[in-house]
Amino acid sequence: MRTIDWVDGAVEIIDQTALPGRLTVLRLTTVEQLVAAIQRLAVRGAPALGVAGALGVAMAARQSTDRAAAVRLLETARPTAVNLAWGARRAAARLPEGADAVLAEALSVRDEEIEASAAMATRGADLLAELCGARPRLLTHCNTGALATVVGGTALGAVLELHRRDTLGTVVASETRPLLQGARLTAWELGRAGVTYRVAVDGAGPFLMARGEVDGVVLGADRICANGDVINKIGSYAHALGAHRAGIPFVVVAPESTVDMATASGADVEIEDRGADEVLSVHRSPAPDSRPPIPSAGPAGPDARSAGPGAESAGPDQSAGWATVGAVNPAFDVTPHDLVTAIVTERRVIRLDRGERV
Ligand SMILES: CSC[C@@H](O)[C@@H](O)C(=O)COP(=O)(O)O
Repeated sequence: MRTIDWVDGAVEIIDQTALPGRLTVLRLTTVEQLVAAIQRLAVRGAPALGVAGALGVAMAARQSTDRAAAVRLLETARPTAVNLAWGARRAAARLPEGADAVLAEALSVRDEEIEASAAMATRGADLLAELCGARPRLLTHCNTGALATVVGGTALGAVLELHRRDTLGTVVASETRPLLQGARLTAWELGRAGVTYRVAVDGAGPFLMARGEVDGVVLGADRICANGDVINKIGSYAHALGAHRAGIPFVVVAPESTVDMATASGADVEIEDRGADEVLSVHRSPAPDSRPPIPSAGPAGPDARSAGPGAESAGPDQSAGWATVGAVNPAFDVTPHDLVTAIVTERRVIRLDRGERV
């Protein structure tokens, strides 16, 4: 099953807000529907966003709509993962040739993404085996599996390849507050693959490393800058600091489409801020099939207020005063290049620890 695909003239996605409770496919027939799905993270993860951007332009090319406006909407739906604008622009470059050419380009983006995932799994697994020893105990953050790509995955693809080789130790899936991509999505993927894993709160990662329970950190990227700085899900930087202190490898697996040579360093990247609500609540997972996905940002399931006035008894009718509670919610952070051991793409391994350049 593909996370995102072109099916009979529309874009179909697995609705990631409904997981792990329900596996639901959404059929999106307009650019506006696709943009809304991107913004509420029904489809997410940098490579999948690249495919979404390209397929969205293919959809616009076939409809009587303002195509330039549609491309702009798609490019800017989320600001941080470079793949989204990259995919939209790549398909948009074929607009003068007509809708069939645009669709062909978008399908190439999808197919190249599938091939890239397979190549990254092999290269990534080889490198992890070399750097982290036999049967490595790995920590990963956010979700970088099939759900973040089309099939396969980036960092999690490499972890799953080690599992297929029967050379994987164990996996710690870092929870990934506030939207729980690790606890909800990575755990779901690892469980389906039969991998032994443990979920840990984000703050536990560096301590588990210090305690000698992790042989290496492997995660993905939303953008890799020209100087090697890595932009990824908030919490990645803390894991990089922990890995550095513990003296274990910090490996980034991402496709070439995530490498952004036009951006000099992490300081130049717009970091998406997703607002206070996601931070000021704690998500409770729904029972399987218990309720339909909610249309707002973030995972489906009842949220409980966790801070501020009335939190101890909060419910929908207890919300007075919440407007005064502050929160800051950067969705991504910057791991400086000197904390990165290596970057693995479908074409190369860049050993930043040995002074190699992106
Ligand atoms: C292979 S996906 C790499 C990154 O896109 C992933 O780690 C991540 O940060 C995703 O963030 P998200 O906000 O869920 O789209």
